Amino acid sequence: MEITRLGVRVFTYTSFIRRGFGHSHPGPPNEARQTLFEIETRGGAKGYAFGVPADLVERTLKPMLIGENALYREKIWQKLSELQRGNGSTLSDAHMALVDVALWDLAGHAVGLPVQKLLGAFRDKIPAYASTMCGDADLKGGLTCPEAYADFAEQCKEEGYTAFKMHPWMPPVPGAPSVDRDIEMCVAVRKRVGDGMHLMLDPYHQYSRQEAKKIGRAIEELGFLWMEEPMREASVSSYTWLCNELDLDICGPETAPGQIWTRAEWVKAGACDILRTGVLDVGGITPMMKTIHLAEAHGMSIELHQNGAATLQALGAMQIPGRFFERGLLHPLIDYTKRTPWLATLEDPMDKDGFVHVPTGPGIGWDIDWDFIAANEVN
Ligand SMILES: O=C(NO)[C@@H](O)[C@H](O)[C@@H](O)C(=O)[O-]
Ligand SMILES: [Mg+2]
Repeated sequence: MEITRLGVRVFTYTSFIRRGFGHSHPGPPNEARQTLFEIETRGGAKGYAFGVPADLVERTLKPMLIGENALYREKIWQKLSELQRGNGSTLSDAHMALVDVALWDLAGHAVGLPVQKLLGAFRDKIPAYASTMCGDADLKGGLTCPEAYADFAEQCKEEGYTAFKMHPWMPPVPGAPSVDRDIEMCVAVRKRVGDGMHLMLDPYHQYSRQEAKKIGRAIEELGFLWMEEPMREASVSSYTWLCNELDLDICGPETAPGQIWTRAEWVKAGACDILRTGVLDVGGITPMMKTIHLAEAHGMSIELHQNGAATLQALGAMQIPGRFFERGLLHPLIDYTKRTPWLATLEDPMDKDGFVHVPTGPGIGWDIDWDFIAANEVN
């Protein structure tokens, strides 16, 4: 299974999302670009991933990967991990992750099995939670006030979601951040959906210890399941302090650099009650499984960051400690089902009971729309 070719195809699509200050927001239709990364072996086996920058393939990945055995994912992950030292700005955790995802996809296609089965399957469906986009300033029909969040939570409950996670208002929205407004939103949502829906909060990420504690105490009383990233995740001692101050579970780290090693330090420091990991955050499925097993060995829950078929494959290969699939990001004005036009079928359809099913196709399980890619390919 010697890797003989790496390819990347760049194509355009219409996006209805804009990125600002690290968060996704509804935006006017705009032309966006996506890439399809391909790894091919001498025997013709192929694996894919979306989002690898074209120049990275030429500059870094070809010298690294050509000639390697595509089945040696652990060796390749170790090699890329070593290469990151001194190249972090050009070989990000996400870039590493996409190489690993393509290698898992290739392995699955080679044997005609979904990655879940290669990892060792446990379950075929996972409860989803609705993960909202951040709040809006004055967007008509948007998440502009606590009642708007309550309306959206009610809508999601009617769609079958059993859990709802809020990203409230973040700068530069006027008046954000606001501890009191965040709490007002949580009160309004709990009042609207009642006690039958799990609620979680993922607020402004630079609150002080006291601000985070004030919010934590308030949502403890509202029976929230966890709070995520209320302070800078570089301050591990602040998270240890917060975990000791609250009964509410603190879930993290999400964005802190350092992949599996940072997560081991957070567990050791008692800086989280629920560990957090993610395919793009820790460099791929290969290292993500290491964090899942770390949590399991400590009797801890772990929640996987972000949506996507690769995340679903890993969730299908674990019982505890991962409870939910983060379906989103959602917004009242965004049709979530239209966000990946390069896939012929949605990668994470949810059933009426709020479960998302692990894709059963080979590899990651994408149903790639080759005609769409060909019709929108650019040089
Ligand atoms: O916090 C998160 N998920 O829990 C992130 O997904 C953020 O929402 C961020 O990426 C975003 O808003 O796009
Ligand atoms: Mg988060």
